[in-house]
Amino acid sequence: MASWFRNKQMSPPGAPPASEIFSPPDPPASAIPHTSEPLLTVSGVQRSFHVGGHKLDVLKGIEMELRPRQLVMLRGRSGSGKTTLLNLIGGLDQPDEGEIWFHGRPFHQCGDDERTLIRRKEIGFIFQSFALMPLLSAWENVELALRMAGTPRAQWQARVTHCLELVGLGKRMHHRPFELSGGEQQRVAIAKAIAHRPALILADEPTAELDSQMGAQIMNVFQNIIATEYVTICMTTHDPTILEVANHVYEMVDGRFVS
Ligand SMILES: Nc1ncnc2c1ncn2[C@@H]1O[C@H](COP(=O)(O)OP(=O)(O)OP(=O)(O)O)[C@@H](O)[C@H]1O
Repeated sequence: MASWFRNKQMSPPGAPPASEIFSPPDPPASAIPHTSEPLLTVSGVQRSFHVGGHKLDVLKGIEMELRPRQLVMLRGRSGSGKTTLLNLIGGLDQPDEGEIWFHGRPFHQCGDDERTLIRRKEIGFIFQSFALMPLLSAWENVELALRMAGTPRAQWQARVTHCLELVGLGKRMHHRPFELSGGEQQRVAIAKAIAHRPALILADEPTAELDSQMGAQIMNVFQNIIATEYVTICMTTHDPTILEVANHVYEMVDGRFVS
């Protein structure tokens, strides 16, 4: 995983002080109305790594936009820079150059604490390998996400049940991961990612471990949660068969978008 970031000293006009930048949204992020304003804007982003005394330029001037309730896919060959970009969008890493604005706030300027806060409150992550706690049931895995996000305990029961029903696991809530198929485990991971009502879901190759039928089912679940939970989903993929359900596909070649 990419390293943590340096705190830059850029101050765009009208930017609020850092202490105000990432206070929890009110109303909740999922209640943000469907507008044409971008949820996230990436502008002139560059990222390099130093490996064995050499500088490896991975992202070479990325421009992109995520709008509310969109399903956006990043496509490209292995090593083209998709995961590096996803890490920047999710605040796990910081660009060397360029800006990333999330909800109109300068993500690229925030310190560790602010970015941790925004990730906990407003972003959900889904990984290729599901990343579930093996000894916990589906229900307990989703509950853990709410606990970590600081959601009041009184809301857990209803929200966990709702999220698991939404992904089609109403009858398997008390199964543990090893008692579920790969597609079902990925549904638990989706329920976990949406539980705290994030505005943005980032998914790195969410269908890579699944056969094509299960992959298609996961894309149906994504479309369903965009419609009902008002989230934006940005995902990476190698799979050409699922591209048609995207609102927009960014094709990455050698650290640049070609479409
Ligand atoms: N922290 C790091 N340090 C050094 N090199 C890195 C680091 N992170 C990524 N890279 C390099 O950057 C390049 C792009 O990697 P990245 O994981 O973003 O590609 P990708 O398009 O997601 O590939 P894949 O589809 O295989 O996951 C690769 O050459 C990788 O080795």
